Amino acid sequence: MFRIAWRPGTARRPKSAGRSKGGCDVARDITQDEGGAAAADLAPVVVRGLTKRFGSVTAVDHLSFTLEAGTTVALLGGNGAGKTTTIAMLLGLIRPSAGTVHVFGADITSNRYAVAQRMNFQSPYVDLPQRLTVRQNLMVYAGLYGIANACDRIASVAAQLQIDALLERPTGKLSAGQKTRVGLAKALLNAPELLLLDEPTASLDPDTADWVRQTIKGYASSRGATLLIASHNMSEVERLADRVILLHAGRIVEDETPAALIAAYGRETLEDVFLDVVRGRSATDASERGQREAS
Ligand SMILES: Nc1ncnc2c1ncn2[C@@H]1O[C@H](COP(=O)(O)OP(=O)(O)OP(=O)(O)O)[C@@H](O)[C@H]1O
Repeated sequence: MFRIAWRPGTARRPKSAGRSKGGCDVARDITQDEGGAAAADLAPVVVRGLTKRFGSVTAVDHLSFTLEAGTTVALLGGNGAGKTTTIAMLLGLIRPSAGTVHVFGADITSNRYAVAQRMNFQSPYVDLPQRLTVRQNLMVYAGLYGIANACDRIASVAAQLQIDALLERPTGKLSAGQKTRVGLAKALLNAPELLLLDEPTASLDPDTADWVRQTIKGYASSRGATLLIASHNMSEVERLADRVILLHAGRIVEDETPAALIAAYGRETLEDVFLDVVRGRSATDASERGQREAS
């Protein structure tokens, strides 16, 4: 993990946006995305040969995968496997050493601004300005995204993430779990078609984490959004993900549905599969070992 800062890029106001009225903009339905029609039949994310080297460390090593529209994919791996580096390259925050990332058909390295408003992300490693209140932070991001009806939209995501009571508090004074929910509110502000989540339930108590998972799932299905979720929580992944990409030392070692992985490794849970992978056992080794243990 490492700290990253992100700006969506253009604060360009769409032609369809309304005028300012008493500090709040007139409503515009931001789910009616403009500019997406031509790229509608393209997969939201196409990654080919993606590699990132930091000096002698190869953090990400020739990754190739595609995220199909409307799917939720989990990016798993042990500490230092390359998850955050991969997400940062998908967002166009760091330049790949080699390979390409196309998001809605745009090369993210050279043309991020073309698609920045159709995507968003949340990460516990990205701090919002600490002295601004939650509302001020959300207003800043609403401006960066060119959201016309900022006040209404903030009210809507605040209700969705149950952070209404936090809106006037300085962001730096919130608890870790409260910051996680505020970060998620920021991530949903522009109703993104592509949402990248780095440990979305980090620091949350089990009850709140469960509720946040439901919120994420509900958002994905109602918006038809494509999600990539990096997580260490295997039950979360089993619950949310249609597909799992498992990284080990920067490389993809598995790319399958959770059920297929559990079957291939002869295990009962994804957590057991995860342990096999980080301990360097192949599906065959793990399955044979499982059979020996059972007999
Ligand atoms: N800016 C950097 N400079 C040097 N090395 C880096 C940098 N960022 C990441 N790395 C290294 O790249 C590798 C992958 O790191 P990354 O943060 O992507 O892993 P991760 O899978 O997100 O890990 P975790 O689960 O611990 O968050 C690690 O070996 C890390 O030390």
